[in-house]
Amino acid sequence: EVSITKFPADERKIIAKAHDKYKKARAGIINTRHGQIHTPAFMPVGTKGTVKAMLPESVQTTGADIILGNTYHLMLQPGAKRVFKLGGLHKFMNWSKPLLTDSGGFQVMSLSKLRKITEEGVIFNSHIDGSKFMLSPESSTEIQYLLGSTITMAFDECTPYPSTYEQAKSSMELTSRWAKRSRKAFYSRDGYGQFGIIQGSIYNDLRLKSALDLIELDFEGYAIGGLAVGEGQELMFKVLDYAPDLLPINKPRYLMGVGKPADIIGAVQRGIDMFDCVIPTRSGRNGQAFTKYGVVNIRNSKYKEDNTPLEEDCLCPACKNYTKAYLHYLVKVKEILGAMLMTWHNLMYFQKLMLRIREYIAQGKDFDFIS
Ligand SMILES: CNc1nc2cc(C(N)=O)ccc2[nH]1
Ligand SMILES: [Zn+2]
Repeated sequence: EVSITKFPADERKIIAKAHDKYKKARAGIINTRHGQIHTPAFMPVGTKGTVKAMLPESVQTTGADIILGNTYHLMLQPGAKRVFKLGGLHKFMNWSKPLLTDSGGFQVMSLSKLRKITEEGVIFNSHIDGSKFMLSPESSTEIQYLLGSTITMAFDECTPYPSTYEQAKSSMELTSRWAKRSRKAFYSRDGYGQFGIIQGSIYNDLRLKSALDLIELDFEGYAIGGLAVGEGQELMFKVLDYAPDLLPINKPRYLMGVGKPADIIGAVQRGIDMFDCVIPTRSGRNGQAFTKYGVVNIRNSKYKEDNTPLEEDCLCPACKNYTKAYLHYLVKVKEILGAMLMTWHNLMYFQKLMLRIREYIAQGKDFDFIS
């Protein structure tokens, strides 16, 4: 049973005391076969069975309870059947905590070549060697089973932005039909779960219809898809002002692909529990460090003789043992250690942000200023 257990009633009263802008924010625990997930939670992205430039034990020290794996990449290489034969993704990558795998739908549309969307599923050629594959609700669900993921995502179509009402309507209806087939193909086991993904773009009646269709399938959790696809923060928040409320209050709500600290804070205030984003890892490798002083572009020449840490009170190895001058140098000369240290710091920063948000919610305190 993947369930979200709320704080005891009396603590919930504290949350109720928080300023009404925060009354939708909630902190809880998702119980799974591979351990607990403290929410609101940030999931580092481990696309090809690794959080890039990090050892799994290092990811664990940052405080992450769960990481994300990408079905599209893993099905192409090394292949789901091979990972299954080798004991599953947990064993393969030496990560024993919860794993969420996406359905592959989003990435097949953004990465593969020559794709054809049919009622059956998506036929595409691998971006690696051009070989032909099909992703469908059934094959995506089976692949995620073979990977051994703790939380399986339903196979959906991420409606592009902008879309007309008609385009969004037919895309959402396809996602609903695919959700039904994904749910039927899911092999449910104690402590494992499958999340449905609602679509409907920026149209509230379509979002409502999508939610109703998926609630009927009684998923263990629900994701809000079709956002962070170029609509901008204002429009995303406009959808989030109502969409989370369409979903069951006692089940996890996951906002896919989000986001920067300010996006996460705004989404938590609107009732979101789970996040995934490549920003801390990808931008870290690219020389951007998130700090309480704002984003530091470490490649900037002003750091070349800066003998101070990124953040004096951060406990990550980059801040404890090194200076901005050294990080500046490593990133400039493209040393692998530069990617490692910048990634480690950013993941620590994002997990600290989530920890502070969880604490503020539990104490019924406003948490607007954190970023
Ligand atoms: C980075 N933005 C983003 N939006 C997403 C939407 C989906 C979706 N399935 O609608 C999946 C991954 C996503 N990543
Ligand atoms: Zn640090």
